[in-house]
Parts: sequence; structure tokens; C-alpha cells
Amino acid sequence: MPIKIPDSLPAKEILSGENIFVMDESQAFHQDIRPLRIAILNLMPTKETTETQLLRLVGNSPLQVDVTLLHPSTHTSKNTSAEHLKSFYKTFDEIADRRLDGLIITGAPVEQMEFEDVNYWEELQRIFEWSKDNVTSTMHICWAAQAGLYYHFGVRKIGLPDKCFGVFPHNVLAPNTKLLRGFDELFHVPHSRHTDISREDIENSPDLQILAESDEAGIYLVATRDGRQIFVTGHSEYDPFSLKGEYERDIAKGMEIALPKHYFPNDDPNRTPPAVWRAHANLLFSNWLNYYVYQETPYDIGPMI
Ligand SMILES: CC(=O)SCCNC(=O)CCNC(=O)[C@H](O)C(C)(C)COP(=O)(O)OP(=O)(O)OC[C@H]1O[C@@H](n2cnc3c(N)ncnc32)[C@H](O)[C@@H]1OP(=O)(O)O
Ligand SMILES: N[C@@H](CCO)C(=O)O
Repeated sequence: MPIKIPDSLPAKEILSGENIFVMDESQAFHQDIRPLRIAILNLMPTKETTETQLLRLVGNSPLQVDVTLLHPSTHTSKNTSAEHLKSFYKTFDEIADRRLDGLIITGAPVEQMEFEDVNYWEELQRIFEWSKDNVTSTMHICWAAQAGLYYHFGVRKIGLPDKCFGVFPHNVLAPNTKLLRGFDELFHVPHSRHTDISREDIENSPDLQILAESDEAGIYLVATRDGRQIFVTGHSEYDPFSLKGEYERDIAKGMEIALPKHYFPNDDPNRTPPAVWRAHANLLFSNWLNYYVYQETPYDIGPMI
């Protein structure tokens, strides 16, 4: 089933070219089913890239998904044009009186700041609080996972001596969990972060369960026992060349940055890195949309956005 997004969003042409099922608003109007109402709160500076990555995964689903893009109103974006935000994005205040079937909150390059120093922290806390009663399931990615675990459960963020950077093997810890249905016992995920979350704090929170982890990269997937909140510390949504782009960007800036681990063949940055995480990325998002959103959300959730 298709993903429904605005006709002129740049991601539409890219995804259509990849045979990701994208439907015009006009065509979707004639379908006699209720679309799932999903919002993506995009905190990334590279918003168009992230939109495309997440829509690619959300679009690989048998469900019709009505996507609303959100940006924080209390932050002026340097890297995304005001025109793009005006054309395709809403702010939280514009949708706060509605309910959502699902909410995805992205990462952000602010992990080395205190949460309280992030200029949209107050707005984000309001969104976290609102999501508890108004969203069926919220998926938090990378920095948003750290921020959500801190806000909701007081889980501390911990600085790493070296950036966790590469594509790492992961193990399933809770094989019967619906979120991990169809997962291989060993699967790969990219990570790109300077900080980690406190395992001790998570293990001391009775509401939280660690679902998957990596010997090298640490905890990957945490969920509340009711499935209403999912925390993903890695970047399953990344493109094959996202880590290469970050590596080359940091080299160009003269930063000391190690090669992403287990990524370039023979650790040769001139060789093409294979994407070995795509299947599990798709499974993660389709399991979430199916089992945690579609199967759980009420048919009548109130007026449309
Ligand atoms: C841990 C994770 O979640 S990983 C996810 C984050 N990863 C990425 O964003 C990867 C892509 N990003 C990038 O490559 C880089 O951030 C770039 C190239 C876009 C910009 O880099 P720089 O020029 O060094 O930094 P710049 O001064 O533009 O600020 C970068 C971003 O930091 C964030 N930021 C910086 N200071 C603050 C602050 N006080 N409060 C909130 N956000 C802040 C903003 O998102 C800002 O970009 P935006 O205004 O367009 O939203
Ligand atoms: N993924 C991020 C980590 C910093 O937050 C980057 O390298 O841009």
C-alpha cells in the first residue's frame, strides 16, 4: 500500500524512481480506508535527506500512511531553507489538538550538549509529554532516543572516549517481541554518535526492556513494555553512503576521526561500502507500523491534521 505525501515534496520523485509506493493526495482521497496518521519530527539539519530516508522505510508497508512533517518552531534552521519548511512542514502547535497513530522523532547533532542547552529543549519536552496521551506509539531515533529516555525515565547520557562510528553486528535479546519479528539472530546497524545511554539506568527502570544490542556498539533497541515508546540508538535509516559522507566531512574539517568500523571493504575508503542493514531497517519500521501502530490504534482518533 502506498505512502501519501504532498505532490511536490522532493522525496516524492526520488522514492517514485525507486518504486517505493507513493500516492498523490488526490488519488489517496478516493481510497475507502482510514490512512494511518504518522508525524515525523525532523530535528536533523539535513532535513531533505532524512525525510527521504524515513519516508522510504515508512512507505514500505501494506498500509496507507498519511505523513505530516514537523520541525521545532523554537529553532531557526541554518541548513534547511525557510521556503522548504514553509512548504512542507508544520509546527507542533499547529497539530497539538489532534491525535496521531505514530510519531517518529529523529536524531540531531546536539548530543555533546547538555539537553537543557539545546534551544528547542523546552518545546521538545512539551512534545514528549503530549505524546504520552496523544500518540499510539512513538519511535525515537539516536539523539531523540537519548533525550526521550532522559525525559521519560531519567536515563543518563554518557560521553564515549571515541565516537561509536561504523556498521556493527547486533544480537536479538527478546526474540518473541513483535518489533523483532522476522529478524535474524545477528543483524547489522550503522551507528554514528559520541555518546551512549546508561545501561544501569535502563535496567533499573521496570517499564523498559532492552530488545537488541551489540557487543561493540552497546544497547541498540529499548522499548517500554506496553510498546508505546520505542528508542533506537542507531541509524537503520541511513543510506549506504551516509557514514562515508560524515567521515569525509570531518576529514575535510581537519578533525581527528577514525574510519567507520566494518564499513569500507578492507577498510579502504576508496572502495564502495555495501549496505548490509537495509533488510532489517525495513523490518523494524514495518513491524513498528503494523504491530505497534496499526494493530493498536483506535479506528476513530478524531479530526484529521
Ligand atoms: C547522535 C545523532 O542523533 S546523529 C544525527 C545527527 N547527524 C547529522 O545531523 C548528520 C548530518 N549533519 C551534518 O553533517 C552537520 O550537522 C552539518 C554539515 C549539516 C552542519 O554542520 P556544521 O556547519 O558544523 O554545524 P552548524 O553550525 O550548521 O549546526 C549544525 C546543527 O546543529 C544543531 N545545533 C547547533 N547548536 C544548537 C543548539 N544550541 N540548539 C539546537 N540545535 C543546535 C542544529 O540542528 C544545526 O543545524 P540547523 O540549524 O540546520 O538545524
Ligand atoms: N551522526 C552524527 C554524530 C554527531 O551527532 C554526525 O557525525 O553527523
